Amino acid sequence: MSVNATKEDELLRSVKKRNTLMRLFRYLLTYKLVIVAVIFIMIITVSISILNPLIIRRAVDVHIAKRDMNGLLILGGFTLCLNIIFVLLVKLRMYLMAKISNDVLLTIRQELYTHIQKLSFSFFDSRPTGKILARIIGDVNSLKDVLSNSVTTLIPDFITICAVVVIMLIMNWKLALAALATLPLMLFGLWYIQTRSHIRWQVHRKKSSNLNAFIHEDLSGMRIIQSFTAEDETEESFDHLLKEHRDSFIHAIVLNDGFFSVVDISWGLGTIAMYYVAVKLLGITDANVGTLIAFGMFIGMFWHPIMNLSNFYNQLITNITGAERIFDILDTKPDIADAGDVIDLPQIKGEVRFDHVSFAYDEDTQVLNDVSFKVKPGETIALVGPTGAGKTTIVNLISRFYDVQEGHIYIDGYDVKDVSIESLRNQMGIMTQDNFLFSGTIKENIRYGKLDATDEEIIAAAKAVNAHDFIMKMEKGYDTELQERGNGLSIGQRQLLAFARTMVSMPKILILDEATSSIDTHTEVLVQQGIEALLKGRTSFVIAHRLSTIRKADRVFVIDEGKILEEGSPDELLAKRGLYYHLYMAQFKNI
Ligand SMILES: Nc1ncnc2c1ncn2[C@@H]1O[C@H](COP(=O)(O)OP(=O)(O)OP(=O)(O)O)[C@@H](O)[C@H]1O
Repeated sequence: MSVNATKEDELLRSVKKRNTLMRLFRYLLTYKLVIVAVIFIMIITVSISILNPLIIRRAVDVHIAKRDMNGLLILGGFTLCLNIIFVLLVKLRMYLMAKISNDVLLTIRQELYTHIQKLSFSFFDSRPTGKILARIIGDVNSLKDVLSNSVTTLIPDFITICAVVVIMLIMNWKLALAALATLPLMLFGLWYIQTRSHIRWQVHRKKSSNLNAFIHEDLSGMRIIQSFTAEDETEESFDHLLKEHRDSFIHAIVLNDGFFSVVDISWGLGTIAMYYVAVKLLGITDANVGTLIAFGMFIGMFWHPIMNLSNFYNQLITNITGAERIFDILDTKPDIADAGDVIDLPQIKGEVRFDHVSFAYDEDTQVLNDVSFKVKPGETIALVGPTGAGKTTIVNLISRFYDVQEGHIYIDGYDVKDVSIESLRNQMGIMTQDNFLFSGTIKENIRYGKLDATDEEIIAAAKAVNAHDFIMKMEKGYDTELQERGNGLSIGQRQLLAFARTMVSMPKILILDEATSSIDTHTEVLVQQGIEALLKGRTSFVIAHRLSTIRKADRVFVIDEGKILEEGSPDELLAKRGLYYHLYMAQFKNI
């Protein structure tokens, strides 16, 4: 059962913002050399921009005051060259930073994807796919500006502020102090806003995630929605989620906009204070016009980076939740993982033994109770029983998609926990009811069962399960492109392709959840023959829905309420007139 349903907000572990930031910026360290180059470029560009007011001061106080036109022209030419270099360097810096930040996003996405592939079924049980997608796509994207601005804004603006403050203090410390007097006001304002803003952005990201999950689920289930004419209801749910998404954004952005007002007010008041002091100083002492113009420019050069920094801080607060959500997944340990000292399962014969196995998906409900059985290599076991009895659970445990809480499962005498998961699953063929096919060619889909299979092996597998003929009737045969999930193929054809995919992997143990959907008689015969081909020579567990499969099974396990109630050959069980007999009579008496 999903603990994190589509419309519910996700739960996140709480982590310190500082830790998240440090971890995020650690990704940048891989690009140390480029960052040093970027910083070097920035030192030059910042120096050029700091020179400009000083050049103007010189132009006004020296050349214009002395009417020295030649000197003014030379100064103008020099300034022009300087600023052309400035523009070129800024372009180069932007290119380098765009490259680094995109490379970091790529790395994070790759790490996330690789990690998610290792996570256990329980992780996917508890999260709608749309929410996982939201983290890989949306949350990672949200980090782009934070990463690039962290170097391009944080460093040059910080250098600019320090340099401007030092120059202003040297030029006239009284004017400087007057201009900076409102700094504490700004710091207090920013602190006040950020403490409240972060939570609001967390809520907004969760609402985005809900919306994403809903859209994903809605699109995947569109056929069902349309067949049950449930469009109005889903639209209502969509509108509701959309409204929550919008409201949470407005709630957060309203507070965020305060960032700029706080800086603007502090900037304005600081400028007034500076001119107030300047006018008084001008009246009495040494401040001349050039100094005042330069000071006016410096004040802009001081507050502008402060505005940039607050903007960056604002971005950080807005998007840090994206990083928190990404690291939340990266820190999720797979429930099912190889223990330190596992061995590779050698080539098996296919004996399966359950030894007093008990299992529950969560603390509340016990699903399997003390189940024990032994299956010989090559035996076909049909699992039958009412819905929810625990049949799928038994087969999921054999492939170790979940770990048992009590007891042991042995394959050829090896406890499944003592062997590597890869070597275990490599010798199993698992066919669920959902014969999931990927977009790609038929050949590629079959090759999924064994990645190094030759074309001959693929064709042999397809022939063995009766898929070859229908494939050859298609326009491009094995090279026919399939649509997503195999749309465009009939249900029977999809089943046959899934059989071929399993066949090519030549598993020693086969797990087959037989599809219940009815198909036309001709395909049904092909499918039955396909199943028989698959079962031949391997230990098989079939969650059986076809009478023919049950009849051909060596033994039938009748499962109910997490226990094996009856066990024996189909004929023995019929003769016993127990639960199997009743199930049989209810399901198959008319066949
Ligand atoms: N991922 C899960 N998380 C929590 N509970 C689960 C999960 N999967 C199954 N269950 C519960 O475990 C019990 C056994 O389910 P299981 O799927 O094994 O039954 P089944 O016999 O295969 O049923 P069916 O024939 O309907 O597929 C059910 O009560 C089900 O609700």
